[in-house]
Amino acid sequence: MSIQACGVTRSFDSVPAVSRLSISVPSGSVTGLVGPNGAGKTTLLLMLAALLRPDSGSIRVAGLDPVTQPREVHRAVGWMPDTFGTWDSLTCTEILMTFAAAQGLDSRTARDRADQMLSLVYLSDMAHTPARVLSLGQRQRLGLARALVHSPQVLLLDEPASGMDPRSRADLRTLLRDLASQGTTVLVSSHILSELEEVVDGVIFMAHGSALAPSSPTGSPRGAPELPSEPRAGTLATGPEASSPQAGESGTQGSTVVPVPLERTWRMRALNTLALARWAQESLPQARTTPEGALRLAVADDAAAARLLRSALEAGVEVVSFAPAGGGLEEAYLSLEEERR
Ligand SMILES: Nc1ncnc2c1ncn2[C@@H]1O[C@H](COP(=O)(O)OP(=O)(O)OP(=O)(O)O)[C@@H](O)[C@H]1O
Repeated sequence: MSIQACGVTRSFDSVPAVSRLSISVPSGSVTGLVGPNGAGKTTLLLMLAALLRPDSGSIRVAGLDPVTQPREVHRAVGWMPDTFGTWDSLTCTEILMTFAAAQGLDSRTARDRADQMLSLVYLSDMAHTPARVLSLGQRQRLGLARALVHSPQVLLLDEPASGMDPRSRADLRTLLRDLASQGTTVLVSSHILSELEEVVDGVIFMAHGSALAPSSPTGSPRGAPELPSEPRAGTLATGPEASSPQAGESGTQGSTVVPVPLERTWRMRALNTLALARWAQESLPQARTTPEGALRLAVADDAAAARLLRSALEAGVEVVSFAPAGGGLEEAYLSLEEERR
């Protein structure tokens, strides 16, 4: 596990921001951190990044203790805050080189990394522009470049897409998947659930300073069938040592919450809705039919989708579309909120 927190608590004066939180996040994955305003997400990320001390509990990030090894944690972690404060008179290159030098990179390597990172976030043409000129979205992209300049093992992102345009958001999603496939552990807090859904392997829900988990895989519509599938590479699961509490329960020192695997929801439409319904009844007795006569299915991975499509076609169903539906994460979040009221 790349990130582990056990019974972590942090209060501000008498207000608890994070309360006896226990989570475990595996290496080489993208995990979403989701919860309402004030749930404690930023406070948790700051503690993981060794920028805020917990009052109690223990944390390990890439095997390091942020309390006793803050310097080492800063080198292992890339941190992107929701608003990136920079030195406005410095140019983008100078800012990145300054951070790279602070991470121990020599000046030549720092210059190379600065150039690479600016290219990665499409800011090369602003390399020599002072930061004060940057727009909000460009500033966010520079913040991402800053977080990555020292090739961290763990990347912590707090609302990274806010302020970014659609193209930059799509680039960010691709980048996060690439980093995870190269072994980087990514923990990303976001309120933009539709976009988060497209990039994460699993999700940790937070409320009132604790981690919690819904009782079913995230994105799985209620009553949807458990479809046969091969385990997807990188798919997260609840380990035997780590129990996921049911909806409404808080994570406590005794129960470590792991990311809930994200099951993509797919929507199938056919020329003949009756034929589609008949096939679903025979092959997928619990499938949910939408009011328009389409089917909404929990599909674990592309291979499962291909199997379903083949099965439908072989049964003579004239499928006109079969694609990820989205909205499952938001549905899970809202139902979790509903249950907690
Ligand atoms: N420096 C601080 N001083 C006092 N209270 C704080 C401080 N930082 C956070 N808090 C409080 O701690 C709680 C958790 O805040 P936090 O910013 O971690 O939540 P969040 O989940 O990140 O919220 P959001 O989604 O709105 O960003 C809130 O009640 C907040 O008011």
